[in-house]
Amino acid sequence: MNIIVVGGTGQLGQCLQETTRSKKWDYNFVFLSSKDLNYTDKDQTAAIFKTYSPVFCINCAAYTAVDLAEDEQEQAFAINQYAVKNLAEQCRLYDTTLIHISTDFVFNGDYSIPLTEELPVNPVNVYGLSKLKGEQEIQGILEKYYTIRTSWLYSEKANNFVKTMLNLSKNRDQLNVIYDQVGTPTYAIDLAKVIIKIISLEKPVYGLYHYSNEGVASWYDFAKAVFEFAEIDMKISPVSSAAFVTKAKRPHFSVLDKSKIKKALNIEIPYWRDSLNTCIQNL
Ligand SMILES: NC(=O)C1=CN([C@@H]2O[C@H](COP(=O)(O)OP(=O)(O)OC[C@H]3O[C@@H](n4cnc5c(N)ncnc54)[C@H](OP(=O)(O)O)[C@@H]3O)[C@@H](O)[C@H]2O)C=CC1
Ligand SMILES: Cc1cn([C@H]2C[C@H](O)[C@@H](COP(=O)(O)OP(=O)(O)O[C@H]3O[C@@H](C)C(=O)[C@@H](O)[C@H]3O)O2)c(=O)[nH]c1=O
Repeated sequence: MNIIVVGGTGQLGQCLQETTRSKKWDYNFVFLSSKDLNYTDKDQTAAIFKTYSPVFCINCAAYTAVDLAEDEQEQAFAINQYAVKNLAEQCRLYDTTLIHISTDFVFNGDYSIPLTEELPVNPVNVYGLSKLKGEQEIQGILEKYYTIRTSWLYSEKANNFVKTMLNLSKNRDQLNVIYDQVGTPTYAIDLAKVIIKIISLEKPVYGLYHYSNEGVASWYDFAKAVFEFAEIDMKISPVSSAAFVTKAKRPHFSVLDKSKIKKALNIEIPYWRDSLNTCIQNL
């Protein structure tokens, strides 16, 4: 029984590799880099499904460069929408369950209560819109799918906000960080464990879910905690989104409500500061 992991060498893909390594599985995990499978290519995608006839396809691949996406719209949609459609079509053909990852950036940030799966979406940037289109392709093609919206992923692997902060601190003695964008950081290892929980379920609970760590933070709070746990003396100044201009607009509020996934999987979710501390101690 094969499980293919598309984007298997990205941040979440590497965290899944680490999480699955410690145990013997009835499944054979196949971690595919973008060189093994460029899933924008229909023929390549079909060939991979023909080779493995997977029981699960875990899609950790995406176009994730939020600012660059504003200039590279075609590429963002090719990867986050049309390639996802390719995957979903192959999943339907092979009766494969698709586990797909989406983002808090499908919301516009205008709500001020934790966001449930039922709330209307309205992305404010190209990345968010392309990810939303990907979600909708899946919903239109498949019944056996899990789409997990998550937020502010970080880990010991690849590039992320935690690593950016630590790298910047090597050459700077002061950083400006936005305080008026509020969400929840998510340790990618915690998300990988949730994906493992899903593939281990005896009875499937398909559908759309929200998952992040527990609690609420601004990027400023997140940065402060990074330096606190890393024991680095760094001056961080809180700035508004208006003062820290980026190419892509980002939602002011994207705290996800996790009630549905907690109930469906019967899980407790770690508090974001506890997981961040674990990650920093591992770096
Ligand atoms: N990072 C974050 O903060 C958040 C991420 N998400 C979502 O979580 C998921 C995982 O993100 P994360 O691990 O951080 O992302 P990364 O950017 O670390 O990894 C993305 C992976 O996708 C691969 N990829 C890109 N294009 C293709 C392609 N055409 N064919 C095959 N593989 C491709 C990349 O391969 P290569 O490097 O070789 O190009 C890379 O390995 C994504 O769906 C993302 O949208 C959701 C919320 C927050
Ligand atoms: C580097 C830096 C960023 N920021 C701000 C900009 C931005 O609003 C916020 C985060 O910046 P980044 O570019 O690191 O992260 P960003 O790419 O916006 O992160 C997003 O990635 C995509 C893939 C998602 O799906 C989202 O959930 C979210 O994690 O921090 C500062 O305020 N100061 C800084 O020095």
